[in-house]
Amino acid sequence: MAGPGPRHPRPAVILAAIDCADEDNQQVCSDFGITGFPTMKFFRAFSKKPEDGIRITNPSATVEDLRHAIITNLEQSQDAWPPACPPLEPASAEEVRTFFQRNKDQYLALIFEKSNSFVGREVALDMLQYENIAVRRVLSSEEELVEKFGVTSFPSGYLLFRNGSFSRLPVHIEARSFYTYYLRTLTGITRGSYKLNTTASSSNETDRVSHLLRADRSKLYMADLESTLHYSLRVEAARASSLSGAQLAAFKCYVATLVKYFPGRPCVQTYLQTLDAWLRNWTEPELPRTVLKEAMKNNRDLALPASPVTPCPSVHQASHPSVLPTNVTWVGCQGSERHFRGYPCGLWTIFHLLTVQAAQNGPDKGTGVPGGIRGSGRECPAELWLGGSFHGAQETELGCGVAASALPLEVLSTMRCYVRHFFGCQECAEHFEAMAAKSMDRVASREEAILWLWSHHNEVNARLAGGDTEDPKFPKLQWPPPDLCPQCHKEERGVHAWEEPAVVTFLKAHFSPANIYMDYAEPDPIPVAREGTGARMGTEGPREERGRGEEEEKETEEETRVLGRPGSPEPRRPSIVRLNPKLRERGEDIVDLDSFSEQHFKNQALRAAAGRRRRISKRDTIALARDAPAGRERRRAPGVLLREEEDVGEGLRRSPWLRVLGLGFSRLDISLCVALYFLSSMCLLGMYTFFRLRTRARKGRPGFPMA
Ligand SMILES: Cc1cc2nc3c(=O)[nH]c(=O)nc-3n(C[C@H](O)[C@H](O)[C@H](O)COP(=O)(O)OP(=O)(O)OC[C@H]3O[C@@H](n4cnc5c(N)ncnc54)[C@H](O)[C@@H]3O)c2cc1C
Repeated sequence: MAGPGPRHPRPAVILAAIDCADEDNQQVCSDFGITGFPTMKFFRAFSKKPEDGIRITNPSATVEDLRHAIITNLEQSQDAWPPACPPLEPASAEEVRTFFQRNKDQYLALIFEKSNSFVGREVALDMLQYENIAVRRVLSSEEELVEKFGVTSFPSGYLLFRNGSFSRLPVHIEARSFYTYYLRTLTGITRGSYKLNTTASSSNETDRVSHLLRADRSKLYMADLESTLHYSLRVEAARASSLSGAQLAAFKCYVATLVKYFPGRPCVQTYLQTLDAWLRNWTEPELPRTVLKEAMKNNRDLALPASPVTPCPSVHQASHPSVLPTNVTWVGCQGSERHFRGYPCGLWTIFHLLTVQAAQNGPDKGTGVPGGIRGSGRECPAELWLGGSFHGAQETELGCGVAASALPLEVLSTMRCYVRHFFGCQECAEHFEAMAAKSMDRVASREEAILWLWSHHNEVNARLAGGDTEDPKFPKLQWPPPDLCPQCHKEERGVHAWEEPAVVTFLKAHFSPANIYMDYAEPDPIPVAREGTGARMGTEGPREERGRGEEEEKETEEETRVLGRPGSPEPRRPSIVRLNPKLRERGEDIVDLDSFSEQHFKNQALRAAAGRRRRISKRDTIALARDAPAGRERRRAPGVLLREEEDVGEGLRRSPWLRVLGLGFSRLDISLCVALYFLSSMCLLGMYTFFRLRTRARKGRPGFPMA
């Protein structure tokens, strides 16, 4: 048995929990090599480096397994025995006999047990911080002691006193918690004070979300989608110190699929395209995290950059900055507490959206890609497969490398690879992989892919309903519920059944760009005039195929959405508002016309400098806003302004000859010209008639015959 030594009221093992899903902890989680959770690492006393950590358990371990794994590792410390840790090895008869001579403790508790039992060691650790008592385990094979104390059952506990007497621990059940409870209540047993040195603690920070954003569950929110993309690309996928092999291929595949089917705002599309092009250019077998993170930074310049690391020559010419917002705001995916919903909800939503977009716009539909953004035309997983980046048959078996003919699986395979290689919740990834392995390869069309994901998501909902991870404010349902889609439900012989064609129709409408709302989304980094709004971006498919009329109708719809619909949670505020601070506080949607036109006069001045000559009137100012750089303010102004502006704009647009003739004459100007012209003509005609009549009268007067 170890010598007496000073008593240390500090615990033998200190537990620290780090939330690796929290972006703020990304660096520390990466330093410790955490790629999924839960992960438990054990650091022996005197460990110096993150790499010294020993991974001690698997995700399915119970709390008891964890305790046992910790104790086993503690015992293996050998030379580096932690100073605060009590001896955990079994006591011998000699050690027990001399204990009170060598120690000042009032009590010695002996737990008699079999060699595979952890009870003695657990009680010893439980009592470590209590003064005046020591606990030792004695094995059933220690015959002398077993005989001396008359032990007949294992485990059983005995208490020895300084005067040499002893008694059996009077507990109801021979178990750890009963022993510990009894020993802690003995007279003279006090708990030593120990305070862990901590820096600012967030432990009393409430987990409750301070205010719930208003969201409509029949809508999708761009804030959720962009938050998910930011988190998945920059946090989750960038957790490993480097990407290589199948993991790198899965990442490339994910980005390539997003480029093809994610109906993002122009700046996000540019971001994804830039990243995709950069990744295609990356031919090294390994991609270090630091390099990737650098490449994934936003670039707000309009001129498209190559990555700071490697030039990216084949990037499409873009007129938008390359920006994926970095803030995380959950709207439709917001939970009632911080640990509910959020990212996993966003990830499901993204992949549902991608399966629907692939079915609507995929290459086998011959319609190109959404949002007018054209992808490489190559199928992602197949391309990676053919490019030899995948690890051959192994990845094919796992479903990540699908053959070129397997287009229906394009998005599902991408999702399977993403979840398998990156999704932080390891248990979720295992469940999803099991579902995919069972039936994913039977999906025969892109429409079936939509249904496969929908039905398997419902399978997950059913499994999780009523469990710990369910947000009580957002119970898990078989989705879509009847109030969202009545026609999706039917009864067959008294049993509920899905009306699948109606489900497909519903999913196509729900996961469509037209159903994406901009509420709470970060404003566009650089306001862009006509095409700079997000919600509608992806609706078109090949944009040029649409009629102008349809486009105009859509534009009005989109403007309404960007402005905020009536009853929409938070309409965008106009950026030029009255200076009255009260109104500003309340965020009223009132535009100060003076500042508004002042803003546009500035634009006009710029325009004049650019050589366009135009007479400026207040009405013209409003009309100019259509293509002025301040177009964003225009879009945010309330409907009445927009209508006036649009009417005037329409007038000019529909009468090109007016523009040719007038170069800025207003309708009033033109009308006055016509009226003056008409009046002067009438005047001339009157004068002409007058003189003509007078001449005739003179000629026709009868002469008097001369006699
Ligand atoms: C691939 C994957 C596997 C997961 N596995 C597990 C697991 O094994 N254990 C675990 O505890 N958690 C798992 N999760 C997390 C879990 O499924 C939920 O995402 C999380 O609990 C948040 O739930 P939620 O209420 O926000 O709704 P979610 O289930 O995340 O759904 C998000 C949104 O999608 C819509 N939706 C719901 N059902 C469907 C459907 N069938 N089809 C289309 N749209 C639908 C709804 O609008 C809903 O708000 C997994 C997540 C993912 C992405």
